[in-house]
Amino acid sequence: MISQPTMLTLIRPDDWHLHLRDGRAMQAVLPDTARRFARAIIMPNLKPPVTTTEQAVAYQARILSALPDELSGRFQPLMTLYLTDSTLPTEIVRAKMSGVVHAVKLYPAGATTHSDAGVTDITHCYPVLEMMERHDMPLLVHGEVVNPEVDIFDREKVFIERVLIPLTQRFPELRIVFEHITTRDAVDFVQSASRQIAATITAHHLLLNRNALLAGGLHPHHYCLPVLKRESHRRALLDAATNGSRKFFLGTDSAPHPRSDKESACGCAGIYSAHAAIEIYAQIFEQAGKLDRLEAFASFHGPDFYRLPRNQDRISLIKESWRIPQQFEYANDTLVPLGAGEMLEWKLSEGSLD
Ligand SMILES: NC(=O)N[C@@H](CC(=O)O)C(=O)O
Ligand SMILES: [Zn+2]
Ligand SMILES: [Zn+2]
Repeated sequence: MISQPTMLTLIRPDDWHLHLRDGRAMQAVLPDTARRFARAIIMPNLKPPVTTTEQAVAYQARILSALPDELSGRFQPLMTLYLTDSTLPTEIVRAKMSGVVHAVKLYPAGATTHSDAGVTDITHCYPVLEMMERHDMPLLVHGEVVNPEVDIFDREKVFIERVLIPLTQRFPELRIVFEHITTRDAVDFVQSASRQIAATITAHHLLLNRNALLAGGLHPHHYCLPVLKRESHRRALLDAATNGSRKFFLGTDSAPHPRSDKESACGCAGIYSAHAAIEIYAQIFEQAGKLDRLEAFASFHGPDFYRLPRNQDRISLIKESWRIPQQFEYANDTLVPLGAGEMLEWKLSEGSLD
């Protein structure tokens, strides 16, 4: 009989794609991430977006001052800039020199939550991309085209063909993270691309296929962008995350929205997973028989790509069933987390805080 592990200890992970929002909303969710992760790449899609180094420095200060005392000094927000049609190349130099900004984020205008200030035509950004390539500033992409004639389930695949391949050809030295990938096409593209190209994979895209969104009723809390895909794509993502390739790493895309905005005639996109992110990944890797691959995916591949040191301290998860709460308080509303009301087999050890 093979004994099941009852404790899992790994180098403290980082989250390479996170939405913290701002103000009271941020205060409500920040401890969930800071308890588990040492660092996170903070998405700049605030309203208004974080487009300058000065704004990123100020946002970082707000995040740090929102940390509760017991977590203060334990979490490092890695900031990003929101790319627009009018971003100036000189902003990249400022960003690089700040040491605070670690990447620039491309949102095609209209592709996702708070993307209306995004890029309408990537050719407008060529001078900025050239500067990023020269200064080794990574580009993070929300990889979906927005053309209304393209089916929403095909938007990632079409983005690869129309935007990403031409971009990698024009800027071969530019480091690019293809964020929250959802398709076999994206996995194949990243695998076969140069070592400058990597991807983040969310817990929800590893866990769920589109039935979770559409079968047996409409499930707004499973609605995110890029939208969940069919099972064969989920399997391709799972293979990519667990096969040891250095090109794939953890990025939760935890994206909180108040319940009233999710349960609405026009529900907004985003899934909240920070409350149990590493535990959910652990469960997924264990079910795939690949628990031994979790640490590299969660704690090594990300810093290696970003050229940052790996963390030194560790966290422990214990094998103990617990029920995910149905909801959390969230500013003046409530927040429904991924897996609300369901059991999880891995629990963060409180000792991890020592
Ligand atoms: N993933 C989502 O569905 N939503 C994100 C935006 C994004 O990452 O595309 C959000 O900010 O709510
Ligand atoms: Zn996105
Ligand atoms: Zn996101």
